Amino acid sequence: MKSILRHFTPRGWLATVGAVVLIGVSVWLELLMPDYTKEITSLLILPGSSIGDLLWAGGKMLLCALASLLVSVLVVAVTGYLAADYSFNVRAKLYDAVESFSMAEINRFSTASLITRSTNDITQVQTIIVFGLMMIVRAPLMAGLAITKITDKSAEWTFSAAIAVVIVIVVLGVCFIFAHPLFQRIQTLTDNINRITRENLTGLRVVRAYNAESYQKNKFESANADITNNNMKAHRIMSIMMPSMMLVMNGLSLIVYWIGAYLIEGAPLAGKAGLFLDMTVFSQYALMVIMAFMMLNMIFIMGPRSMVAAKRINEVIDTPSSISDGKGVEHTDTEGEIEFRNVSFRYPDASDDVLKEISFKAKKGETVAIIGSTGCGKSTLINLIPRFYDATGGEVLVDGVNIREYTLEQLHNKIGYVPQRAVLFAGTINTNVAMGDNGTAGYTQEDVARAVRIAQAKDVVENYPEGYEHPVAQGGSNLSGGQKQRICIARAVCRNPEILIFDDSFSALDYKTDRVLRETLKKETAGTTNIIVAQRIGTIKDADQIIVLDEGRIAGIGKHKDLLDNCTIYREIALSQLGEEELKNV
Ligand SMILES: Nc1ncnc2c1ncn2[C@@H]1O[C@H](COP(=O)(O)OP(=O)(O)OP(=O)(O)O)[C@@H](O)[C@H]1O
Repeated sequence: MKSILRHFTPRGWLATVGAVVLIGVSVWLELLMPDYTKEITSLLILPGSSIGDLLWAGGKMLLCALASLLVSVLVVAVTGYLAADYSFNVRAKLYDAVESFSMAEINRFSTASLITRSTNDITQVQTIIVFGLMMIVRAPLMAGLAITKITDKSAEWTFSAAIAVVIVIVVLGVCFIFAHPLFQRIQTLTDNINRITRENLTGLRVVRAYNAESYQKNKFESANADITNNNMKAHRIMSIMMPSMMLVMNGLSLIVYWIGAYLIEGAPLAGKAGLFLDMTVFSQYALMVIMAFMMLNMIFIMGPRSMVAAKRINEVIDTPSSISDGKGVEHTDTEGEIEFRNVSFRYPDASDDVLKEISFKAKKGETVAIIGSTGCGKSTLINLIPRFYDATGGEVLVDGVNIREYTLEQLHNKIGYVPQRAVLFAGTINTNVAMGDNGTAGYTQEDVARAVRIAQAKDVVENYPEGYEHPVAQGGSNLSGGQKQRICIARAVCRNPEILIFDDSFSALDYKTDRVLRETLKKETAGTTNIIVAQRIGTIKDADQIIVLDEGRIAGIGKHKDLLDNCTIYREIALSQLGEEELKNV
């Protein structure tokens, strides 16, 4: 419960107080009804009452019923407001938490689970707020007040009502014990089905091209069957509840009347009418007590699932990012300088370091290229510069200062990063290039045009009638691979950063564009330090320093010609791409 209440805003608390008061009024009004029934019945069976008395009593009962209806409507409105306020608040907190996460936390939770937690789980908790509050306040209040109304009646009646309550509690307890673990599993199974659906949709082309539909379908069907079986088992258990409650309710009525019959039969004539009235009122109040427990039944059905959902939401909100802001750096003596000092890195839960004792320095305006076989750690190395992950050993310095000392905003303002897989957002060319901010006054149309020109994307933009306002679909799906890559490069250049990082970002470009782009970059962003991960020797051969990575270690560092002479791995890579003759000429 605490896991839900902690996200209530002051407005939410006010609504809660309002709802509790209204629920109290509604219960009080409902509990008046049996008294009115008693009054009307006594007017009917006792001699000397007029039709006016009957109408007056009936009118009061009708008014009470109408007031109860009005209050019930208000209760629903207030709890609805409360639930909406809770969702708004929690959704914002979840969004902020996920935004602050480093890649380690994103990988730990998985994207599919984060989406389920931000949508489905919130809806679960929202439901329990609306119904739960009503039930939690109403049920004990109604049960408590109704019990006070019946305890002064016959001991036999009270005893039979008490037994009925015990039966109800036992049935509810047994159902809860068996159903709770099943409800707990539902959320994990929902994550699973979301993950498979998501994977299938994003990889649709591969699935079709490889005739893997049945393989994917089997995976989906197995996940679907899992969640369905789990739900069916849970609901089978819960299905026992309602009939059991009805049986107890009807059985109790029967017993109350049966005991009543005996009591009335043995009572003196003058007391028979009073006993009959007591019996009608008692049976109504006793049923209210059972009804109150039936309401609790609802909480037993929805509660466990919502509690699991609330826990999963809090898990995300309470997870601190493993990457935290530094205290900030006022001034640096240099600009655009990157240094790795004996850096090593191990992914969370991995058994071995991916990077080992990496040391190099890139000075302002230099181009440092990183090459090596697949999986040797190139992307991991450059991911340490913007602090997507923190080095687990050694230190990374930018402009002579350990990157952990900068605030993340300061650090990112110095960097323009182009990822390995082009990432574009729904919007226009303009919104994709002039994205975010770099700590200056913002980007002008000239900045965007210059970046697009340097990234060799001018012809792409000019081909569209809307130019820079050309719409970009989600994920850039209406652009070719090379076009997307160039827009991503333009986005990094537009920041006018001290350091540009290219993670194999030229691979989708043809050789000519690759060459022209690098030349233009060199000319137009002369003071910018470039870190380039690449597979092609042609892309990196002019770099000031080339770092050859092998299984996470530096196998060679130097210029193209030196490495050809001194580094076997580099020579092998170069030979595999260019051949002996070509190599002599480069
Ligand atoms: N999130 C992760 N968790 C655990 N291990 C990872 C993670 N990402 C990458 N690795 C492992 O780290 C190693 C280096 O990966 P990295 O992506 O840096 O290689 P790379 O040299 O850039 O490869 P490529 O040229 O194919 O892009 C690989 O063995 C990979 O399996």
